[in-house]
Order: sequence, then C-alpha cells, then structure tokens
Amino acid sequence: MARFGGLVASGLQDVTHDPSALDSSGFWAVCADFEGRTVCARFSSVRREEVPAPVPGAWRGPAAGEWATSLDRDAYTAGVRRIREHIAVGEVYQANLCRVLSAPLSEAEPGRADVDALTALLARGNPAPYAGTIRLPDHGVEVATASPELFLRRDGRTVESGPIKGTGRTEGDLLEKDHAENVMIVDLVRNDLGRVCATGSVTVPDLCVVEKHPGLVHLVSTVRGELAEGAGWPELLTAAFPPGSVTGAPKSSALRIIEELERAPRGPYCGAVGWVDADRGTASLAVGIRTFWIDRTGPAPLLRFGTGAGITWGSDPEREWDETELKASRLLAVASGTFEQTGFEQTGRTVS
Ligand SMILES: C=C(O[C@@H]1C=C(C(=O)O)C=C[C@H]1O)C(=O)O
Repeated sequence: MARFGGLVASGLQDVTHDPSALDSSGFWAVCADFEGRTVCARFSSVRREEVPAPVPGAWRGPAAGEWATSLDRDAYTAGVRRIREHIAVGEVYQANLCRVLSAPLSEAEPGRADVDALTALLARGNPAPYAGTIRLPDHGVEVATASPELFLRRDGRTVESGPIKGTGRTEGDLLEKDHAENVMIVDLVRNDLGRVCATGSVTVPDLCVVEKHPGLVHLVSTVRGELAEGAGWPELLTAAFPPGSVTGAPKSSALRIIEELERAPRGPYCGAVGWVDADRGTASLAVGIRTFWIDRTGPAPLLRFGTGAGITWGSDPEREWDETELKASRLLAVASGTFEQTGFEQTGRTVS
C-alpha cells in the first residue's frame, strides 16, 4: 500500500525500475534512492482517507539512546571543515553533508513492524505537506516520510520544484547566509529544469519565502517551467535527480565530495518519495528528507533516518551539527513514541 496525505493506494498491480512507465497509465507510487535505484509501483485503487489515529502499541520505535550515527559530532564537524577547503579552492560553492542514524527495530513478530503505524504517529506529531508512506516489503521499500520539501510537482506539462535552503528554530535565526544558500540552489534547480523545459519558460514565482514547520522554519523558493516537447519522466528525472537542495552546487562536484565524506548510503533519504497519476498527468514527489525507512538487508532489521545541512563558506561546523540535531530531534521523539507525552506542548509553542 501507499499513502500520501489524504490519499491511499491499494491493489498492487506491477512494479518496475523503469521511470518511463510513469508516462503510461494508472496511479504510481514512486520511491527513488539517492543512489539511483527507483521503484515505481502501480496500484489499481486510490481513495481519499485521512490518516487514521495511532493505535496504542502498533508501532514500537527505538528509544532515544539506541540510535547510532554514521558520522559523530567530530567526524561531522571535520567534514564541514573539509568542505570549506573544497570551497576555498573553487571546486564547489555549497555541498550538503548528511549523516544516517540507525537503530535496531524491535518487532513482536519478525517482519511485522509497520511503517504505516509510524505514519499515524507522524501525522499527529509532525504534520508535513508532503507526508507519505510506501509499504512494499517484497520490493525492499518500507518508507515513512514527513517531508516539508517539494522535489517535483506536475500538472500536465507544467513542472514545479520547491527547493528549501535555510533552517532555523525561529525566523529570527535565519541569516543573510541562508538567503545566499537558497539563491545558489535556486540557480541550480533553474538550470536542471532548463535542460528539459521549453526555452524561456523557467521562472521563479517565489524566492525565499519563510515557512513554519513543526519545531523549525525554512526558506522556500519555487521554480516553475513548461516541459519541452518530447520530454517525459525519464528525461525530467535525469535532468533533476538527485535534488539540488540535498546535493549542492555545482552538482557534479558536490556529489563527488559527498561520496568522499559520507560513510553510509543515503537510501530513500534525499531521494524522491511520492506519486504520479499517469491518467490525469499530475504528480507530487517529495525530497525524501525527514524520512524513516526500514532496512532488512542485514541480519537484523534496522530503522534508519537521515539528517543533514547545506555547507557554504560561511558555515560554522558546530552550528551545522546543531542544525542536523534540530532537524532530527522532534522526529526521533515521535518515532520513539515518547513525543506526545513530553514534547508536544513545548515544541508547539515554539512554532506558533
Ligand atoms: C538535508 C536536509 O535538509 C536540507 C538542507 C536544508 C538547509 O540546509 O537549510 C534544508 C532543507 C533540505 O533541503 C535534512 O533535513 O536532512
């Protein structure tokens, strides 16, 4: 099954790794790993249904102390300093440095932990505009996202992206440097979309709008274009994936630096999670941030979650580490099941 906001898809029909299927017919759930593995799953039925209330005990998440990180504070801050060296020699302007947190997943019965039960908790503890779930354990996809970020929306030939860059606890935390970071990524996304859009059609209707999300604020821009004749999903994804906001600029250099510094695959984190309605010509794919996934490839199942930050010349290593903690803390509390008792009032006031 798959769930996106108030839509639920069921009745799995077929699964493919070939994105040209998204130009055919039917309703598809899409999960693309940052590393490029794309799973497209067609469902026979889509209905409107609000996310149900959490069932007590249905999700058993890890306690706060059970999470291990692919980069600890020392390794992460050393990575930030290394990126500043790359910037100093002119190799890159910005690179997004991420770490992946992992914790053992306790299951009453093997194979039974249910990402949709986690989604019910997330919908209340951390509502998000691009929240979604894809549960296809036989195809290696068990993902629950609380993403605030639009990777690609489509309505016919119109395509839109909503890159985020700039994060703070409150609006007052946002600095000039956050605007500069955002504009760099907007330039990159304009360039990405420009490769598959009609000449002159790419515009930036919104630049650096402040959006409030649970526990934090972001700067969000919108880039829009009209797909050129002959360009379909394969061309669009080749031009725009992985998303510019979670790579950096120039994208190819940023990808090399990420490969050098990060120690764990990002998986669906920083990839794309969402749906394509090929019959109506509409789609909404989130950037897979604020995203949990179950990894059953090892001897015991793990719950994973990624967090990261855009690094520029103006970055302070400790502040960037704190930003990764800020992005993770509320969501980890929700997934551990402790959030509603201890965190809701406090964090709710911070955003209002
Ligand atoms: C990498 C993450 O966030 C990305 C980096 C941001 C920033 O640097 O301000 C904001 C949103 C995302 O594009 C994350 O949330 O894990």
